[in-house]
Amino acid sequence: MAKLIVSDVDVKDKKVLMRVDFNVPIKDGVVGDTNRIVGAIPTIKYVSEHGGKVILLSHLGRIKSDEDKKALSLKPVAAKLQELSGMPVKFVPVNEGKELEDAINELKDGDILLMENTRFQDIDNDFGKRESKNDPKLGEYWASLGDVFINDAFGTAHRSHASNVGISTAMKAAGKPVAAGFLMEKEIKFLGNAVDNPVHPFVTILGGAKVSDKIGVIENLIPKSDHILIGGGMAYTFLAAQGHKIGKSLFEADKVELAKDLLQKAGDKIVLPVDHIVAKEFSNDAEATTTDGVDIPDDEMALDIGPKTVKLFQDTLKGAKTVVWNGPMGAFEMSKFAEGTLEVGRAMGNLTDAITIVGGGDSTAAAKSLGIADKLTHISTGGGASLEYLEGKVLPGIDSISNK
Ligand SMILES: Nc1ncnc2c1ncn2[C@@H]1O[C@H](COP(=O)(O)OP(=O)(O)O)[C@@H](O)[C@H]1O
Ligand SMILES: O=C(OP(=O)(O)O)[C@H](O)COP(=O)(O)O
Repeated sequence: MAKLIVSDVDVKDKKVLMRVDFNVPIKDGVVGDTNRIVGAIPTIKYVSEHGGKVILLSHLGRIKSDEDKKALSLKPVAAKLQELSGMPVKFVPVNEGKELEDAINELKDGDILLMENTRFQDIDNDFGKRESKNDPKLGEYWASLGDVFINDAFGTAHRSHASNVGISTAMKAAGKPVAAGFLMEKEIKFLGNAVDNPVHPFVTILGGAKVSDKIGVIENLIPKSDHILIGGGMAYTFLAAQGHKIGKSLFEADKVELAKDLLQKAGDKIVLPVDHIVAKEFSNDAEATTTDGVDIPDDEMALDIGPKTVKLFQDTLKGAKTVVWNGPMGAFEMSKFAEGTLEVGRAMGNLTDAITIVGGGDSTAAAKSLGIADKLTHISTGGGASLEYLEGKVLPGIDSISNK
């Protein structure tokens, strides 16, 4: 069912509450990766330029103590948003009460306000985690501050919290519009089409550390994908399930039966590594060698896919029309073991006439640090959210947006 979009709603002269995901890395007050801030700017600009008063809400990190509050203020994010958008952004250091309400009442059409971290509501009160446990009274309070609610926080869509689902519920009960922002719309379009309506050949590339993180994705995508390429640490449990020697490589003993079951269900759709870059230690200083074949000596661990596997994965990707990638092919943070991730990412970037999508914090970091990010069609702003979407789950943050 198509969701109501911000451009379907009249925002002129309205107080427009907008949930964004500004949960960005901050170190010593300096904002690191800005993908999520940049991603939210089109919706913020649209509402501002169409005469709405923009009232932004976001969480940042997880708040368990007053110390956390000091480290996790959204103030540096307000400054970064102002710098990146070129529009003035007023930061309000609270998210409840007179100071906030006065600041909202003083807004003129087109103004932008960011209130303090919504998860400051998770401590120092009788309810407990008011934000993260979705205290309905908090959602009602925030909803009372606006005329329209726009949810542009895809990265938070797998959470059912007061600042996304709580506000939506209260707004709808009050007969006020709840719509998706453009970032949310884009994420649903790319990930949704890939999962529900992929242009074939559809190739899924899965990697990263653990099988257990990706079981749901494999199960959901086996019937939809033409090929599932599995690399990274998760590959070795599958190879062990096939009876191969995997040495000291990452291995989840309790997932071997499941791996066998998935291999059987997938038939020849699952493509596993045929050679590896191995080392005796998990270290960039360790000597790295390439195995001849699929078996790994007892005293070695595989930390990247080998050159034959790179070629096999590249060949399988040829002609693909939809590619979804989640998880690196090796321990790419160490330069000696980054080649497989780089080459597979490069092959994806070189595909012409294909929709190429990356989800997951580490895969996104890999795509960026390897300089291939701008060759891909879509880099999701959600890690957990994109994974749950690929698993075919209903995400509460999306579900709570009104249908057209
Ligand atoms: N062969 C391997 N052995 C050990 N660790 C690996 C291996 N391949 C990948 N990794 C590690 O997996 C981590 C990423 O896994 P994961 O969090 O599942 O990815 P994502 O965030 O993209 O979903 C990286 O830190 C990487 O170093
Ligand atoms: O960064 C987020 O998740 P992600 O790292 O899985 O993408 C979201 O903002 C959700 O944050 P949370 O996992 O603290 O609820």
